[in-house]
Amino acid sequence: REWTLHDFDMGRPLGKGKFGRVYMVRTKSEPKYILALKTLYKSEIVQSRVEKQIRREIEIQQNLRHPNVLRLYGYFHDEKRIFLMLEFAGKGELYKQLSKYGRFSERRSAKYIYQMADALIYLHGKHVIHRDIKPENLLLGINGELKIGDFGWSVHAPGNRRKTLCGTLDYLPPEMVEGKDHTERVDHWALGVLTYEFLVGNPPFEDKNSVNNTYRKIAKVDLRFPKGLSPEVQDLISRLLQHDPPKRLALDQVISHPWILQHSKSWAP
Ligand SMILES: O=C(Cc1cc(-c2ccc3c(-c4nc5ccccc5[nH]4)n[nH]c3c2)n[nH]1)Nc1cccc(F)c1
Repeated sequence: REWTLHDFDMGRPLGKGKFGRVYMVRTKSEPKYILALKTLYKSEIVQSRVEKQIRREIEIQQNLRHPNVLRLYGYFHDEKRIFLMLEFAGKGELYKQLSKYGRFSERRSAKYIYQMADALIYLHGKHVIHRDIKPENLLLGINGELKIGDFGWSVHAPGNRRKTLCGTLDYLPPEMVEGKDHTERVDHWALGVLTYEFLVGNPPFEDKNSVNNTYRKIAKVDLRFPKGLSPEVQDLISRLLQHDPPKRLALDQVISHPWILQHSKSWAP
């Protein structure tokens, strides 16, 4: 079915993603669906020479079906723009909650990390490496469930594309900092960084004043825990933030880790 802009009533802007804006929209015809319509400007895509990446992102995301992965229902274009029909996430961007509260409780963090690990088991099962896991790429569904919202840097394993170091380095694993080949184990490392950031409020190797020092701390795995983190979660984070990719905890070990299990009893069924 060919969609056009005329099929939708336009709602409010939801945010400024890369290469364009995202609007809350509703289909005019029954059943009335609420969506997040992302507009990408063809001129900008051509200028930034990311056409192949966008095509890959559409290709990858269109074939994914998982409760913790944001759906791409379809897309269409006019002469100037490409429109992506993305799932509307009822509770918005996770990083806004993280900056509002400063940090999350162990119970809330454990639920998110369980959902993240479950989504990664699914993605890796389809040989998709995410490569850009960080709070800014995560959304929250209407029941507070986590949704991976961005596949801008996903590749089909094994990945060896140069990742131009735009954005934060905080989530880069040693092998990418050292420019080596990387596997889906980069996502295991990022899951460890994400767990730490949810609980502490900043990523483990962050150095606001020096990018080089962040690199050094990543390569050395210079990991320090503040007081107040349970021994169980320190164990999980340490097993994910292993310098050698094969030594990192497997994802099925993450979802059955004592720290996850002890908190999963208190999640809504
Ligand atoms: O660009 C993105 C990722 C992306 C997702 C979004 C996005 C942003 C916000 C929302 C929201 C949303 N819900 C809200 C509720 C309250 C407040 C704000 C909200 N934003 N739902 N779904 C979204 C989706 N922006 N950018 N995907 C993409 C790009 C190119 C090709 C492709 F296949 C996918």
